[in-house]
Amino acid sequence: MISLPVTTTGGAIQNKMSKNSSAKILPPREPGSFLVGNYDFKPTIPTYLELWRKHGDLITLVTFGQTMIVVCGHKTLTEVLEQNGENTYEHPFVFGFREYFECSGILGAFGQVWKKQRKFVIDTLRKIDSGSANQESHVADVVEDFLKDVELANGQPIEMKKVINTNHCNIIFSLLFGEKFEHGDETLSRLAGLVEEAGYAVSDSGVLSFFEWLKYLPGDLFKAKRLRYLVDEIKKVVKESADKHKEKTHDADATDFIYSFMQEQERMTQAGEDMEGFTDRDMILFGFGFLFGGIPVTHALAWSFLYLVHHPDVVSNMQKEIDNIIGKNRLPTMEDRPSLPYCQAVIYEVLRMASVSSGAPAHVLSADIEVNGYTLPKDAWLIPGLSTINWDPSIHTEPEKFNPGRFINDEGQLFGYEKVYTSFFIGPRTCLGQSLAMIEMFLIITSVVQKYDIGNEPGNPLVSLEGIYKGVHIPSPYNLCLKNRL
Ligand code: HEM
Repeated sequence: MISLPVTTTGGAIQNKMSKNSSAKILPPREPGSFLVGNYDFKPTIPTYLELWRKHGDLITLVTFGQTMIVVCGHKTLTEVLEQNGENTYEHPFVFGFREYFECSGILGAFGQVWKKQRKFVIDTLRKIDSGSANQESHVADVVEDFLKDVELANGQPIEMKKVINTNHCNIIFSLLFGEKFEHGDETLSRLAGLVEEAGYAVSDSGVLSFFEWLKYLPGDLFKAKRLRYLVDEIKKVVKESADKHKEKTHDADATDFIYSFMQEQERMTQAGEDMEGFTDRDMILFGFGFLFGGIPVTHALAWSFLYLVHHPDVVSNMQKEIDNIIGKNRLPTMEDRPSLPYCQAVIYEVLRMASVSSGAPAHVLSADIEVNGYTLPKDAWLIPGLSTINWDPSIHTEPEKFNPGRFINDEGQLFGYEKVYTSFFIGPRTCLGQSLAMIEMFLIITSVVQKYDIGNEPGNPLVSLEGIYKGVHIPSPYNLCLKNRL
């Protein structure tokens, strides 16, 4: 989930109702203004909760003629996105996906191209995880760089988002190309900055998905030109690396994504298959889609450290658990994960509270579907209210309280966390980076907490936990002082 070109703020595509539309009952309608309908709808956690309380699981919004159905609650979201997945997996075919994602790179792909690319990613991830250079090993290499960054700051204020973004970008790069950038590489920090800014610019340019002509206005109020520049620069870095990668002699057992992509191209050519979705152009868009798709985990990590500095008691519980199970002489690994239930509970609690994917992109209905006695009509957009699951008081008592203990039972075991995974979406379009995100969060957070006490920057008040919405839900920037405790 991601801040994609379809934000949930409005639309210009006509809702084509089929012939017997008079018989259809739409879900309750949230009143909007005469001219723009519900254009002022913002996909924030409080907005979803308010609409949900007022109208129930399904709510109709209409903006500039486009019907949009907000879907809330675990049961109804599952019914719409999973049980009816074949009719609800597509994104609307709007400007941003065509212009910047060029209808490829999984995230921005449609129809058969998406199906083929998604299958390729799933198969490749399986291949990567069955070898020694598995996802964990890519993350673990970069965790060392992360710790180096913290060490270099020597207890002085450190800009957390920058460290997180740069190292995350290196993990993605490493999975794509089989090797990471050296610590401190300038291309890497530039690339991380471009990706971060592109994420924000996509959110700012959401309105272009409905009124494409706005891009011709003088100036750059809707960030179309800036986004064009950022996207082109990111693709340039990916292309340069892919070109170098093609020249390289690969080990027989190499499993990185770009090499696997090249192997798939070769297989398709030999089999005389249609190369749609697997051309050299798609290879670049694929790298771009991965860099872009991974953005939510940078925000989830930024939320994690912000929650930790707000809750020193939680940090000290985590340190006790880590000291007991791992000690101080080696870094945590994924094998330690089952023995660290409290640390895991903290990660689930951050994912739940922060609900990063609160503004997950709209989907579009490819056929009428019947849900809860209503008809959700073909061509209507679906606005997935994923955060309503995380904030549902019938699932999580006192959802507004940060309480990792809610996921630990009387025997000290982890429980009741499963529904938090819906933050990674539900149904056929579920996040392809879910396992990577969980590895990244676990290894980075536990390695930092094992070694450092987490303090606020002296002289500054703690940054609020309210956050801001830029397509995804993100914390405001903040600095921390991390003091070595070993
Ligand atoms: C906390 C971290 C993350 C969250 C909450 C998250 C959430 C999501 C959500 C909600 C979607 C569905 C978007 C849609 O409807 O189109 C999605 C898709 C996707 N995510 Fe993630 N994501 C996370 C991390 C990552 C990471 C680390 C990657 C690594 C590359 C990644 C790659 C992708 C890709 C490629 C898709 C597109 C899947 C498709 O279109 O079939 N995500 N993610």
